[in-house]
Amino acid sequence: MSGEAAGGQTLSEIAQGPRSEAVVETAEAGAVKVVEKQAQRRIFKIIVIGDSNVGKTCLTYRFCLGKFPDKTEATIGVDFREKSVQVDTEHLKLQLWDTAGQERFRKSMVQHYYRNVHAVVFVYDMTKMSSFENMPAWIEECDRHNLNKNIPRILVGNKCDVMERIAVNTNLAQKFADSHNMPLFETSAKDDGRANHVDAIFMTVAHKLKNSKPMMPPHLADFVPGDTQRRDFVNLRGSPRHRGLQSASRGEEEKSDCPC
Ligand SMILES: Nc1nc2c(ncn2[C@@H]2O[C@H](COP(=O)(O)OP(=O)(O)OP(=O)(O)O)[C@@H](O)[C@H]2O)c(=O)[nH]1
Repeated sequence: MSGEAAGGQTLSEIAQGPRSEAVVETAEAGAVKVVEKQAQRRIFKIIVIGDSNVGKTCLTYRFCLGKFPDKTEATIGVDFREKSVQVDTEHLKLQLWDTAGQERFRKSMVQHYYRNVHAVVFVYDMTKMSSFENMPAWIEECDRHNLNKNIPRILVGNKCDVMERIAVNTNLAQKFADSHNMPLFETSAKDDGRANHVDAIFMTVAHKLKNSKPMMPPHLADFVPGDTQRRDFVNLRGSPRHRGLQSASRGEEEKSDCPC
């Protein structure tokens, strides 16, 4: 989905890194000592990939903003959302990269998608067999970009609300998921009754990530936002690298969105 960013940002603004927090501590003598302490919230980059139109934007929007978007357009390059979650006693920051499914809108960004990735969510449309059949090609694309094989990977079948048009059988999807050592979720970004389910998908990822050690070093991370308290959504099209790119209407979709 494109075009509803909360203001375009430059890459340098986004890359400022985490804010410092002032922490007040009581010293032994009763004096108050102010300690400048860097916030140490771990940041995890999760990429969401799959064919165009499968609902990647709607799923990330649902998770980060708690609702189904009123209107969607094909993603150009990448849309970027984030949410802080608590797992046990730790607060983690999940950075969701909602990538473009259409090949022509991926070209310029593809190398950024796969840099410093901590988890991958593969999405297909349960009402469209071809989007499921393209899953091996998306996995191959990850392999081609040398994604660590040990990072959490999750398979999501979306649009299960359209019951009368389900084309991808659960058993088939489960076999595929098992053969790639991934958990399978079937869900709907649209159905309000399944909002908790969408949360559960990303919280499963968060739990898996909590037990992994990486903290994304701000100087290495692409596009780490400086102030995330007031920003759920950052659109990179406002950045210098993306100037000139316009949103696309769904009618302009290419026939093939497979990355192979
Ligand atoms: N019925 C139903 N429609 C959905 C669901 N999720 C998304 N859609 C619709 O599917 C279409 C595509 O959704 P997007 O989220 O923009 O798809 P995308 O995968 O991000 O597409 P690209 O940006 O082109 O890669 C839109 O018309 C959505 O309204 C769902 O769970 N159920």
